[in-house]
Amino acid sequence: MGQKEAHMRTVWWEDGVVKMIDQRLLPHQFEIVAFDNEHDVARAIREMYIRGAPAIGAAAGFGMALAAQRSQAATTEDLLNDLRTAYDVLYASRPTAVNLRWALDRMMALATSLREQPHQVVRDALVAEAQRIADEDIETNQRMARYGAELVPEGANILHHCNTGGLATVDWGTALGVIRMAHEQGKNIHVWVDETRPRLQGARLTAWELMQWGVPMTLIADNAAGYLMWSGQVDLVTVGADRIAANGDVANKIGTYKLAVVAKENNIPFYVVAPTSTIDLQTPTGRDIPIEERDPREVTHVLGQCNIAPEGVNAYNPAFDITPHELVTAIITEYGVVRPPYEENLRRVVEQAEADRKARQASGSV
Ligand SMILES: CSC[C@@H](O)[C@@H](O)C(=O)COP(=O)(O)O
Repeated sequence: MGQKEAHMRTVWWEDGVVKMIDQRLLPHQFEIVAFDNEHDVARAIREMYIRGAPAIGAAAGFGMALAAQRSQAATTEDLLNDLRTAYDVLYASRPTAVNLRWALDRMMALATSLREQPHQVVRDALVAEAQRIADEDIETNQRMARYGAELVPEGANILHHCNTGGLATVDWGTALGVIRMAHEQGKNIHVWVDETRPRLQGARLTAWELMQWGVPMTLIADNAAGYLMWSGQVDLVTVGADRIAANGDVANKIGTYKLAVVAKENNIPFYVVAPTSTIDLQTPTGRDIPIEERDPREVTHVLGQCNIAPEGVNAYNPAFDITPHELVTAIITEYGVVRPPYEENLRRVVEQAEADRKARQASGSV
């Protein structure tokens, strides 16, 4: 079985195609797939070859770059029309992770700002922008990790849900990135890894990554988490996010809400680690976040293979839930640790991120 080399990315651009690790096959098979058009990238996101909010965003950026590269348009106006179509195709791939829309908007805004330029200039600029989104993701994760690691006490037992590692991002990770940083800083930590039914991102991906990084860990059934918190075996909970509403409500992998309730009941800090690209100021509360509903077969069949339920059973499979902001101790971003009142403090970090990006653009470093 292959390994994700130390500096290998989850998704990248190579010789005019997008390459990614096929996460459906991990941990038993390690395969790289390549796509040369935006339709296949949209399918890869929908079918979860690639998953995790920041990784989905980066893949969508590359999907737009592919669309720009493939377009037969002879004018910039026609190219913009092709890009609008590609935007819609990619946008429809998965509904909850807002990093998808964030990356698509960023690509489209750049293309529109260059509408007076020759079409070849726009094509090249989009490839460069997609690459920048990917590069920045790693830097962002490492900044979050440094802030987050300060909140991890020596000897901590950390409960983690889903996969938020290098595989859920371009590299390094969000919540798991904090854990990795704390471990690399020499802290003696241990991670309880939720298996994360039904797609088993914890058992398949998080366990695989932590073992490669040498972080002490123990895999548990999701249902064991409450008992571990009640019996004093958890010092903090860290999770990622797929979308954070303007009021601080958090959409994350199904099961996150239950963890937050039990953490509160047991006075355990509950930290969400997410970049500012996951904060959606256009969505007022968690009730306004679209929750993806996936194939019930993911519940009735383990990894699409072994049927564990009676034939014909009715099943329901929401992929995410909402954790109300009152249950969140803090949100760790690349601009520091955000605490309540979230409405005001989240706006501040998003505005700061936007101002920094514009300053980089103006100074020509973008
Ligand atoms: C950086 S990861 C944050 C979230 O994207 C992660 O916890 C998660 O819910 C991923 O869901 P997935 O359905 O695997 O894409």
